[in-house]
Amino acid sequence: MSDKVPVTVLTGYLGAGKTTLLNRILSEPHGQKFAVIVNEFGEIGIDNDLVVGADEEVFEMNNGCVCCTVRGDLIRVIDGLLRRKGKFDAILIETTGLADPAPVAQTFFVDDIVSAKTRLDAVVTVADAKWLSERLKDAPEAKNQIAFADVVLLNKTDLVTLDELAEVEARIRGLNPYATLHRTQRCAVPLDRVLGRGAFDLDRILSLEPGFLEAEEEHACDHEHGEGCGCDHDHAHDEGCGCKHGQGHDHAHEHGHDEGCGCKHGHEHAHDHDHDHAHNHEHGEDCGCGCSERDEAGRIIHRHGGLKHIHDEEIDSVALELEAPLDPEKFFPWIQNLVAVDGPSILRSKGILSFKDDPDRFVFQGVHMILDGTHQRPWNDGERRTSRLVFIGRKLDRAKIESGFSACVAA
Ligand SMILES: Nc1nc2c(ncn2[C@@H]2O[C@H](COP(=O)(O)OP(=O)(O)OP(=O)(O)O)[C@@H](O)[C@H]2O)c(=O)[nH]1
Repeated sequence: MSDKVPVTVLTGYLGAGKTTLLNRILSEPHGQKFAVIVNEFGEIGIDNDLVVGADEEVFEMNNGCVCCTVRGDLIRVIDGLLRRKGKFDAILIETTGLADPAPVAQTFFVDDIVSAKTRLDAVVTVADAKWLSERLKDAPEAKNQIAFADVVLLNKTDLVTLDELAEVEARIRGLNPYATLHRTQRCAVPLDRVLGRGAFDLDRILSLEPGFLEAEEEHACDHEHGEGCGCDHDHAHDEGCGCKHGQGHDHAHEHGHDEGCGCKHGHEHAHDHDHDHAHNHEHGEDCGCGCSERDEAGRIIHRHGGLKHIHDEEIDSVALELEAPLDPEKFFPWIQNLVAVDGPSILRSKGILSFKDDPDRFVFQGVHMILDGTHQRPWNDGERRTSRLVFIGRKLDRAKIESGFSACVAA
């Protein structure tokens, strides 16, 4: 056991403070070397650029949700890391705010190579004291993240009253009485409360998810893809999968499967051997995986490989990039107005911005209508100076956001 590499999964809903915690872990003088895997929702990676740490290697996985479409990628990244064992002491995985931690955790038990060399130390869930109660009403992922936690950081205590804090803590306790809970601001917590916990409790998880240890069956790839997938792996494709979405095969595909499935539903249509879906559904339709059971809100309950799993299929993202420098006098009033008006549907916004005549990269962050921003560091010589902005939410008006952002270009 002891020579297995410990893995800590950092989860929590959009904007709760996962990157803040990751940066805190990386910045403290712990004497350890971490390999960091960051998975985010949205077409362009922002989080990767927000992770501090000179020495750490950060592996970015932006092609889908780590709990679903990119789990095969996760296995591949970890496998690659393990081959270079000795260069790091532990692995940290930051999941997207929309990930269900169960399939991520399951990877450390059911994948042979990964389970032989790593051990899941703890699932650490960051909870946003201000917004969690709301999200528990409408976001199935938020609930699972709490239920699955070994450690909960009830973060952003500065944004709520003591009564509100007590209420949200009671909700967390209602969902998970077992996790250790710490109230935090900016995720300030002694590191030994989140690392080296040996806290992941398989028995408890099996009582929550009886199918947790069930590996998925060999798939027969019975979708209608005519051509071969081109990989030389001996999975049970009687005809090759031909899909562009290699993330679901649980094999080290070398072929050019580098884009996610393109849909932003994150639903569970690609669990390893379970990718017998057509992947060509329109947004809003079900994923064609054959799962038809629905919860009380009408969402599809996916059951693959023993795990039950629900995703909020209405969540979408808009990613924008502009080459021309921005005018701060235009950008800030625009964004403030946008989140004031559309804040309830914009769950999360973040970006790295290039302002005219400003030598620094500006990092912009929003959670609903709460905005934050800092000068991060000077733009490096030769670095591409563009402004990237991502919005994640429900029923986003892409055209309106796009034209508003374009109008922020400096004269
Ligand atoms: N007021 C307040 N803001 C916080 C606290 N912790 C984090 N934030 C801010 O909340 C915003 C989101 O923090 P992140 O750490 O990026 O959240 P995240 O969970 O990584 O976000 P996603 O990866 O997009 O889901 C940032 O603007 C942070 O500075 C806190 O304790 N109090």
